[in-house]
Amino acid sequence: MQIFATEQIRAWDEYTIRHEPIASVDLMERAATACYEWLLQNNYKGRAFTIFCGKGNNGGDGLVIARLLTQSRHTVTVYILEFGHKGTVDFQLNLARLHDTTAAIRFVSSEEMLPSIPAGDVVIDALLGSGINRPADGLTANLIQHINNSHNNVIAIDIPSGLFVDQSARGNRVIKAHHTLSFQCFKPAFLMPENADSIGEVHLLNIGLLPGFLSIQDSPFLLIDKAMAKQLLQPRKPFSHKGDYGHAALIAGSYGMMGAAVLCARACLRSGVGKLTCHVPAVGYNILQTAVPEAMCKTGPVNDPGHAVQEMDKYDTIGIGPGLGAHASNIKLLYSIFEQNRRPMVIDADGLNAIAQEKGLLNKIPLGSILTPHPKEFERLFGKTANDYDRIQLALQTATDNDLYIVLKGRYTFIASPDGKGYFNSSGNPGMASGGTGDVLTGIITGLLAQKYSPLHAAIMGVYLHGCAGDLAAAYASQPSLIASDLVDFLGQAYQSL
Ligand SMILES: NC(=O)C1=CN([C@@H]2O[C@H](COP(=O)(O)OP(=O)(O)OC[C@H]3O[C@@H](n4cnc5c(N)ncnc54)[C@H](O)[C@@H]3O)[C@@H](O)[C@H]2O)[C@H](O)CC1
Ligand SMILES: [K+]
Repeated sequence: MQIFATEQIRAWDEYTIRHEPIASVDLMERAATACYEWLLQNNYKGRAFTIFCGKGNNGGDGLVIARLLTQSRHTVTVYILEFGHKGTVDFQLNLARLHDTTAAIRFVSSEEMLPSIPAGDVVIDALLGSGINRPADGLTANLIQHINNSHNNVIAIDIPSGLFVDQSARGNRVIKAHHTLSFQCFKPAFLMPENADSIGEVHLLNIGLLPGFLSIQDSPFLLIDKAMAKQLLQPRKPFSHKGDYGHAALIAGSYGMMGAAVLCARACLRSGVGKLTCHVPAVGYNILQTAVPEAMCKTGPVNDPGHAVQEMDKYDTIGIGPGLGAHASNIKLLYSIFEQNRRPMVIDADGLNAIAQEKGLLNKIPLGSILTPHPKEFERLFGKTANDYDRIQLALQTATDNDLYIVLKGRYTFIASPDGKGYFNSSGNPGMASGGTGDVLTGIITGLLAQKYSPLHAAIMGVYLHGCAGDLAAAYASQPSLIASDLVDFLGQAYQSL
């Protein structure tokens, strides 16, 4: 599914108005009715509402919600923020319609008029929507602060007021919503960690924008969902043997961190790889052979803490990093591997930290390889950015310049592809924020690469299956109790769900 910027959202709106056809005020009615129905279906029936409206179409949505609530016998007070103009056509039309109901309508035109909000009221924020074109300031900013200070339950319509759809609003005054009811598709703002405190829980409501628009629109960002993963799935062939599913190598583990190697290896096997050889230090031999009997194991001499890495060109792909530990020898290790094997590989954790220390390694990485940093590792590798949007742009630029795929891990893991496209993963949950889950991801992606998924498809499929396994595990037990091993255990069901 595409993720649209402001202009594209507006264009989709207009496309629907023209081709359905539907009057824009009727589309507003449909959008607001979807919000109204959401409120009724989510335990807000019978509550009292304070609704704040701007004079754009976001405010228009607020007025329609106010009318529908009033007509169904809810107590509604509407505050309209005065901008010194009459408002959009659809706003004015709906203001006239609201005057025919019993809703209380007040105007806020100065600081003194900021209302006290009754404690039990549900606040609807319809001040500014996707039409915002500058930071909220003056009275608007003060009203936003006033609402944030109220401790009421706040529900934002389309987007919390003050937030930009597709650029950073860091440092700006923004509504802190508990729920955001948005229309049809994800907006980039909802996917950025810096907006977590503003957006609350996002609910996408279908307002019937015509799907025909999607086929004529290209978008720099796509959402990875079940439909996309399903399309990429490579079925097993009836007469196949293990040789058809690739031979992967994992270079992982160190004293005290053999668990990372075990998790990574188990995940790699569950991803469907034909054969797996784990290169671990001698100290990890018994651990690996006992915990993962399906994998072969190579070590250096006893008492050598390093990894034996000869003949690495015989593998279809290599995953390196989980549990490697921060050793100075990692730099030499990476040079050696990059020299021996020029096929796309997966680099994670201390593999990435070694590259951050020795920048000369960056242009030695085999083209098409996949780097899986979390935000801190990304920062060590490529530097700090002012906000999440800049970080995404930096990831895309770096991916393009170096012909690499960057999998920036987070709630909505972002894949930067060297062709300039970006992919946000939709699966997963906060239960996965615990030790070892990254090792599992490295194992899955390495396994998929070995099975001849292209690097882009391995990354997309890998992050989706990983998140999906997390969702299934959390549904089975709970988010807090989720541990990395659960992801491996639920990987089979994640495949099954496609
Ligand atoms: N398909 C849909 O997504 C639908 C969306 N709808 C709603 O319409 C708004 C967008 O409406 P628009 O009139 O374009 O913009 P806003 O309501 O966000 O109003 C902005 C308004 O105010 C001015 N302005 C911009 N920035 C500021 C600022 N910082 N301070 C003060 N004023 C500002 C600007 O000039 C505009 O005039 C969308 O979010 C949905 O809620 C429809 O209901 C139909 C379907
Ligand atoms: K809003």
